[in-house]
This record gives sequence, structure tokens and C-alpha cells, in this order.
Amino acid sequence: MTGGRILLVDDDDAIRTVVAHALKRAGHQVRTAASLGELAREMRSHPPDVLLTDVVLPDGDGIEQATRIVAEHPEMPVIVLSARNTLTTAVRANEAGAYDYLPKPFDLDTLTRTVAAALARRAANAGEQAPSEDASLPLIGRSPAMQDVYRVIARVVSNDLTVLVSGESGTGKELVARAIHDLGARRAAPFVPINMAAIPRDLIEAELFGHERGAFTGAAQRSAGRFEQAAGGTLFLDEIGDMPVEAQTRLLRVLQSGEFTTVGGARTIRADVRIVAATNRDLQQAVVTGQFREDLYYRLNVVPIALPALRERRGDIAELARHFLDRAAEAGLPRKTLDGAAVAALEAHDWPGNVRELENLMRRLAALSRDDHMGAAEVRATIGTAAPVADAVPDAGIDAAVHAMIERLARQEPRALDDGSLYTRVIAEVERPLIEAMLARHGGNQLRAARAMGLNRNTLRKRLDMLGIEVATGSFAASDG
Ligand SMILES: Nc1ncnc2c1ncn2[C@@H]1O[C@H](COP(=O)(O)OP(=O)(O)OP(=O)(O)O)[C@@H](O)[C@H]1O
Repeated sequence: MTGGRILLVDDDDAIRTVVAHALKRAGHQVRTAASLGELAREMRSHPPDVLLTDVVLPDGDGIEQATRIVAEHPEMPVIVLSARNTLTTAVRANEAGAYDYLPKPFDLDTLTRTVAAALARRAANAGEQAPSEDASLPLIGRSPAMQDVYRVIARVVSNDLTVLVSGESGTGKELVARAIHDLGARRAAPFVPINMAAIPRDLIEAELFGHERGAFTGAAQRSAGRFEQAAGGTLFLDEIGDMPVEAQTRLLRVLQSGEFTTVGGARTIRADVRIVAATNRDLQQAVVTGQFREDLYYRLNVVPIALPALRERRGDIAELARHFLDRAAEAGLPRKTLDGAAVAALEAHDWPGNVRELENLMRRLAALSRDDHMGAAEVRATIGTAAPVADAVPDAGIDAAVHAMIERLARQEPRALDDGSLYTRVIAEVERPLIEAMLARHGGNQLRAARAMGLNRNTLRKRLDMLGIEVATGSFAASDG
């Protein structure tokens, strides 16, 4: 193969040496620079075919410089190497017109492959500007799995392609959808979410497309649907796998024709939205079983983004945990930190509820822990008391939590709704996290927890028995008598 002329800019001697060596072995001619000043000189004296640049350089920002270089030499692919492996860096690199972005540490095979591809695509490389402000970081995590996600996001923010985000519940699908909106050209227009699982099936079409007055019983006036509300912006179709088949057919027609008709009306409106859909179900499987239209699946799955479960990127747990503790402190809760063993305990947990579970846990710890520097024992004990209500409906009010509980019961045990047990069950479900939280807050001291709640200590004991709440004796203050 014929090699290319490569210029590598990095202030780290070790990286310059290792990368230059690998690229020379792959047949390229390599020159290096350790600063933007040296880069400028090299560009004049030895213009390269491909430029590889670090972001943080002693005399400035490599991406800003890359923007200028791409503007002047649109044919020259620029590859950004960065240890600041955040979504913002990936997006900035993309906006600067960079050909690719390689998070450090990268393996040398990936590097040589990327350089070979850049050389091959050299002619096709076009610059694209309009770098946006360094937005506050919406997504936390620098694991390789998240880097893949950032790269895909970076590639779709500058176009209107339909994106299908998949992943377990709580992995951040909605956050990704919002990031795509906030970083793209539609950011000034609304981001409108609609959750297919939360709306009665027969109202979904009216919700999506709007309805005219009198279109159906209860339609007292004309109402704009989400498509209309999102005009110019992004429509986020959450839990798309729960969409009834008739509504799927209608959605498909809208996506094909680019226009829609309101329910019960003859008005046809142009659909000017970017669609991001999300699912925590295996949609391909739903296609096989006939629950999801295959043609709609392909219309939505133009750019797939598969979000990893938190247990598949344990390296991100520490940073996420600290981020949520910071957020809790900003929200007025006491500022708490985690010791090393506490972080290890978090990393060992399996996180069935993913990032949302971690976020709830950190909030609970910030609110309840008595120590500012929290250890592993406390973290483990609090993981064990995961409150079902909080996990079911994050950030929603108590009404929503109770509705969710009733819906869950109706799904799991339909008879529970009319067998006379509902009141006791719901109260017990609320009572458990309340008692657990208060016990934790009072360091396991039953007397203090009982007093704080306005309960008699014996009543509390009985409730503990009834609810089967295990109390770790070691954590109890003996002097509560
Ligand atoms: N990478 C991340 N960085 C920071 N916060 C995150 C990240 N991923 C998720 N979160 C937070 O976790 C919570 C759950 O995220 P989100 O609602 O986007 O998940 P989801 O996959 O859409 O869940 P569901 O399928 O249950 O609707 C949110 O509060 C979100 O802000």
C-alpha cells in the first residue's frame, strides 16, 4: 500500500513516539508537532494528507485550530484525539468538520485503520462549521461503549435522520434524544416527548395528530397534536413498541408522505419534525411476532443507537455517582462524598434499574446519610432498601407514583384491584420506604425513627414485623430504651 503524509500534534512525548512508530510501520510518513505554533509551521513547510490532533495543547485548543484548518483545506481529513472523552468533545470535533474522533486511550489498530480510511476518503472530506457553545455536558460517562454512542450522536446532530434509541429502562434513552435535539439545528424549536405506554390506546392517534372539535365523545374543542406542537423541532416517541398497530399504520403513512390529517378533520398539515423513537423492548422480535410493523421498523431504525446497560460499563459508575451527588447538593441536599470502598460497592452492584437506579440511590443517600463521607457499608445497606415507588416513577409526584403502583398491580395481579386488599397493599408499599428511610436517617435507632414519624415504638416494631423489614442489628444504637 502507498502511505500518506501524516502530521501528528500532541504535547505528550510518549503518544508522539508510539503513534508515530505505529503509523510508520503501517507505511506512512509521519511528522510531529507538540503545540499549535509548531503545527502552523508544519502546515506551511510540510502540508500533510491527514492531520491528527490532540484537543488540549499548551498554546490553545486543537479543535478550534482544526476548524480553521478544515475551512482552509477541506480536502484534508482531520482526526481528533482526545482524553476528554465527553459527548461535547465528540460533537465539537464533528462540528469542526473533523473526519473522525478517537477517544484516548485508543488501540493502535483502530488508529491505523482510521488513518487508512481517512486517506481513502480524503477527496470526499468536506468541512462543516457552526461550532456551538460548549454546552453543559448532558451525558456522563467515558467508557468505550458510551464513546460509540457519542460518535453516533455527533453524526446525526447536523441532519434530520430518524433515530431509534434502544436500551433497558433507565439507561438514558430520553437523555440521548434530548441531546440530539439540543445540539442540532432544531434546538430553538420544541422537543416534544410522547410516551406510548402512558396514553390510553384509543387516544394515541388524537394525541399524536390532534383532533377537531366533536371528533369523538369528549372532544370539546380542537386540539393540536404532538406533531403540530413539535413543528420545527423534535418529536420523541417513547416506548414505541407499545404503539397499537392501527396507530403504527397511520404513523407510517405520515412518515412516508410527510404530512398528516387531524382526527375527525379534513385538514392536512405538513409534518416538520425530526423523529427520535425509543424502545426498551426488542423491536425486531416484536416484528417477528407481528406486534410491530416491519415497514415502520425500517422507517424508524435509520440510525440505531443501542445504549449499554450500566452493568456493561461499570467504569462510568464512579463519575455518574459523583455527578448525582453534586446535583443533589445543587438542589439543596447536604454535600456528600464517597470513599473508595463505597465506589467499589457501587461498581459491584448489578443495577437492574440502570442509571436511574443509581441516580435515585445517590439522592436517597444525600438525603438520609448522617456522614458526609460515606462508606461501603452504608452504600450497601441503602442499595438493599431500594424504594419501589421512587424507582417506578422518578421525579414524578406522589399521585403519579400511586397511579403507577395501581397499574403495576393491575398488570401483575388483576384481581388485587377488587379483592378488597388494595388499600392495605398500597399503604404497605408507601409505608415500607417511609420506615426504611426514617430508620436510615436515624442510624437505625428505632426509638428516634418512631418519634420522628409520630409513632409509638411498639407500633413501629409491629410494622417492621408485618412488613418483614430486616434490621441489621449491628447498625442499631442500643441506647434507645
Ligand atoms: N449518561 C448519563 N449521564 C447522566 N445522567 C443520565 C445518564 N443516563 C441516564 N441519566 C439519568 O438517568 C435517568 C433516566 O434516564 P432516561 O429517562 O433518559 O432513561 P430511559 O432509558 O429513557 O428510561 P425509560 O426507558 O424507563 O423511559 C434520568 O434522570 C437521566 O437524566
